[in-house]
Amino acid sequence: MFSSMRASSSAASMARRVMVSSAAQTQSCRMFSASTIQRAAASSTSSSPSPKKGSNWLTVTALTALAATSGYYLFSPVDAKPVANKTVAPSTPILSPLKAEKPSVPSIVDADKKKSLEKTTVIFVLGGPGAGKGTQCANLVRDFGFIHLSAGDLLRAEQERPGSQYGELIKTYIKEGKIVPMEVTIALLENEMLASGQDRFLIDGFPRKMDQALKFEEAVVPSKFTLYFECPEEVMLKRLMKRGETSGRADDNIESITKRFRVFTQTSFPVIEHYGNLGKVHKVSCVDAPEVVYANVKMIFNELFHENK
Ligand SMILES: Nc1ncnc2c1ncn2[C@@H]1O[C@H](COP(=O)(O)OP(=O)(O)O)[C@@H](O)[C@H]1O
Ligand SMILES: O=c1ccn([C@@H]2O[C@H](COP(=O)(O)OP(=O)(O)O)[C@@H](O)[C@H]2O)c(=O)[nH]1
Repeated sequence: MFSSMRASSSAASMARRVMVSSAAQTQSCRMFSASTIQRAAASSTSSSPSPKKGSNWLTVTALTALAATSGYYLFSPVDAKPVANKTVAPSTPILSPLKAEKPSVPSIVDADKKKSLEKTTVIFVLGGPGAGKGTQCANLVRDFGFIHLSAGDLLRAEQERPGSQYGELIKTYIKEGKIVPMEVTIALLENEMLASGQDRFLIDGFPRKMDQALKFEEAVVPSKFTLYFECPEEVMLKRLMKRGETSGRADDNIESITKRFRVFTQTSFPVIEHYGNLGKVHKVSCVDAPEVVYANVKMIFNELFHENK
């Protein structure tokens, strides 16, 4: 069941989110490893026959599955052979690195990666578009020393990165309010976690879909709990329209917002329900002023982390 906290008054002044997460600025590199792709295939083809480990078929299936979800082919078009409106995978498909020009994240094997994230605390910060997730994360960074990783910020940074193979794909998905294929988002998040060398993360705006939640917890690290910011649509709409006056975001307009609300209700809310059923959700109402909301958030964190800030 959700646990909720009651409002208490606080006069703490509230800083608007001005901080761009270190994550979004960091230039790091990662290739999708064959195992990542195989895991992706395994998860996206659950009704298919069980894959044989290490088979080339699996890699090709993974690429095809990813391409089918995204509408894009992620392997080099030079290597691909278009046949009657389909693309046949090359025998050795190559995924484009997310950040080709500056490989600052060492390529390490999955076991080492898992080990290095073993003691990591991950808190998912979820809520509808414009609920105030980023605003409250900035407070938690200041008071509790978390690293704030906004999945949306990371995707927008990747979209802008010159030479990104995923730029156009991300742009289309964001404008349409759709959820970018999880392999891209998980790779970006994992890169930033490893590159930061830190062990406390607020993952804001992710997971937005059940398969993302399961995959992240299996492949990266289980979450400690979910902080859920509850907010009625009409309040979020007002905030987003206001934010749209200055944000420059391609999705802060009424058409995209309407689509994002639908995706949140139909696809993302079930993730919150899932964690709620596991007793892993702290729900906070986001309707009041930012400092009132934060007073409630802070109570939760003080209790859980035994720190009185
Ligand atoms: N409690 C609040 N009351 C009024 N406005 C808020 C509140 N929290 C955030 N905002 C404003 O609403 C907009 C959306 O907040 P933001 O933190 O960007 O939301 P999200 O990260 O959930 O999309 C921003 O312009 C922000 O300044
Ligand atoms: O894990 C994620 C997070 C974000 N997005 C995309 O990025 C957009 C903006 O997300 P963000 O969290 O930045 O903004 P919010 O909608 O919460 O204000 C979403 O609508 C999605 O299109 C995504 O595909 N996967």
